[in-house]
Amino acid sequence: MSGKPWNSAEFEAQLRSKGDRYHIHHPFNIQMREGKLSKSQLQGWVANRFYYQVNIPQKDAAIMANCDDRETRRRWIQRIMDHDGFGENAGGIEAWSRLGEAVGIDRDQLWNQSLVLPGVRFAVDAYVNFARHAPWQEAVCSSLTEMFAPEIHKQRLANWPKDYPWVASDGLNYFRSRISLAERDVEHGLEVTLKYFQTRAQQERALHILQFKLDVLWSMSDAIAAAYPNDRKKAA
Ligand SMILES: O=C(O)c1cc(C(=O)O)c2c(n1)C(=O)C(=O)c1cc(C(=O)O)[nH]c1-2
Repeated sequence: MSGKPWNSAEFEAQLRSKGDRYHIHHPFNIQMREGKLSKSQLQGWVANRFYYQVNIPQKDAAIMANCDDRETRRRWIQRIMDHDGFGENAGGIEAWSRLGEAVGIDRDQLWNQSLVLPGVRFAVDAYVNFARHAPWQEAVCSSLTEMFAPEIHKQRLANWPKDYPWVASDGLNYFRSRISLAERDVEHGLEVTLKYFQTRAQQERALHILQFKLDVLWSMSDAIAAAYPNDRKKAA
């Protein structure tokens, strides 16, 4: 496949247009947004997403390990600290585990990953493996689903207090913290991607990589939706 390369603005627009395949449009997320999930469904989602959270810093460490550019590593390392925490900052994984407590999951059960579904494990592992084996710039490109994440975090912050009032408000701190961090991450991820993928064929490869990552997230939602059917009692 060939053709004229897209200029930077066109290429970025092509990447952003992939947002219509984001898991924000997955039926499970639509139910979540509409306040239709039962407590056990919400718990199932939180427990399974935890596996994604704990793997993100390993994914980022894999990118660092493959990256021969010191300037990139100096910025990328911040992502690992965001999730693992440093000093007084407990970090994103801990914040997610507080969300687990807020939805009523036993801490041991969350941390021992006994609730993680095979399909979720398979999808997340595929993402980490991609980062281990692909050129680091391709792995950076695969993180760009974060372009679409602030919107999904904002949805949860807007809707959960009214739809799921039984979830303690400090459980939502993870979502609060991620909005600005995701925006910062995307700025860097786009910088790398727009520079690295130059020819039209390379740019189209970038779109395929982004689609792979969208599929990772979609598959996680598929697995969770199948394992946790709606068991919410209908209002009389
Ligand atoms: O809640 C979400 O829907 C969602 C999605 C994504 C994403 O789009 O990959 C991330 C996150 N959250 C997130 O919290 C996060 O830290 C994160 C890191 C990355 C990444 O690929 O490096 N994606 C995401």
